[in-house]
Amino acid sequence: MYQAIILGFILIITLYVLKRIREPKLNMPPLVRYKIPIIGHTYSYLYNTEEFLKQCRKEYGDIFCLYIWGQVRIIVGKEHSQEVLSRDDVFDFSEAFERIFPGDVMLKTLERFTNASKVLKEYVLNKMKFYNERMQNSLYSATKKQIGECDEPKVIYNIYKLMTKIISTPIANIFVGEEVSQYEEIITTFAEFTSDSAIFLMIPPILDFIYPGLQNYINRIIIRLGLYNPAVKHQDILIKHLKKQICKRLQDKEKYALNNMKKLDSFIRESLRLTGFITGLQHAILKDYTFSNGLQVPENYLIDLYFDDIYGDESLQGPNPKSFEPFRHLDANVPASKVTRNYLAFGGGKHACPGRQLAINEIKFFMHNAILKYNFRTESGKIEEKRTEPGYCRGSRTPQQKLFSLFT
Ligand code: HEM
Repeated sequence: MYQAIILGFILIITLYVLKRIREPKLNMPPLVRYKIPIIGHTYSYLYNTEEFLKQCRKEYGDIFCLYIWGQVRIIVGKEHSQEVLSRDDVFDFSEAFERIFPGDVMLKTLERFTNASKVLKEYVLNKMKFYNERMQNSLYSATKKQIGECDEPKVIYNIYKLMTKIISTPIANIFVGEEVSQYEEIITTFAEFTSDSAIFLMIPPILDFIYPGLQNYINRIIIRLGLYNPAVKHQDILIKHLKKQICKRLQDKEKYALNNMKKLDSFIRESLRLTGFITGLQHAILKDYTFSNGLQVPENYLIDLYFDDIYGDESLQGPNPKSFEPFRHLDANVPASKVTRNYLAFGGGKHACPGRQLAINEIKFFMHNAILKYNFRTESGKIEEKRTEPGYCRGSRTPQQKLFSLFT
């Protein structure tokens, strides 16, 4: 027993020393001081994100390093965020995502789905006008089914579950066709796959304290050994229903002049701007890089964009940058799907989200139906206080912002 403990201890120390040896000798951004070894800034980053980062920004400038989950992470503010988004030869979002989400082992046949954007553009986005009417009808009937007529006031206890079912209906309709999406188990698959898989994003990477990436390694082993793979049951259901139907031709006809819903568009853009994430859009660094201010970041590190720095800046956002102002974007005439340097909901540069038009259209259709048909309010009738939610890289979010973040 003692031998095992001593061996384990030696292993941890060896890994820790090896990790320190591998640390590069570049002109790195300043590392924020910390008191507790190994834990570093993890606690402050998780539980006091907003204040902590504000303080770091003030003391250390636009780019600084934090020690989180056993590794140095680089935080980039408003002055250099665009550099990260525009240099896809250096900074890679998918690579960073793969390091925390074992999608390739979950869906073995998919390997690395490198041409997702091209497939999406060719088969969905270029044919949006064929889908709009279907999307509208499908959302209308799903809303009716899930919320009902509401002749009497009705309390919705689990808005997340309900919304997931509603928004999954038109997505299933578009991706697998009218007929297949009629099956309840298909809708459930579309609704539940994301939340089932999200478990891998929710588990705090505690093992990374021992060695960076160890948590992901163990997660992948769990899937490979068949102990837990959330994709399997959904895959079986899809294959069962899709065999004959997947290549159906789609109707055309446009029903709503989506582009004319300018106020709704501004409201959605404002909601996506203020989802409450303080940092995000993590990118992996593919090779050593020197920022325009001379600071250098090494290959293999992770970089996070400091959203709060961008969204809290008056010169970028206009007056009262942190307050939710639904018509903030009306005069600027920038639609919710438009990527600009002061709005990062869909990323930026070459890899900006190719599904953004589809996503915004779906939100618009849903909001249009819901606002016309229902009178929403909180159970108490009051607007709830902003709550602080500890999480990976989350800050606090208001309830209406949470509703919109369901679509993200
Ligand atoms: C409100 C909903 C959505 C939000 C907020 C969102 C956000 C994002 C963000 C931030 C990125 C990373 C961009 C970057 O690296 O700069 C991204 C990438 C991507 N998104 Fe979305 N997305 C949404 C909906 C969708 C939908 C509905 C689809 C597909 C139908 C989609 C498909 C993709 C793909 C394929 C990429 C990878 C692009 C690449 O690497 O070149 N997204 N999305």
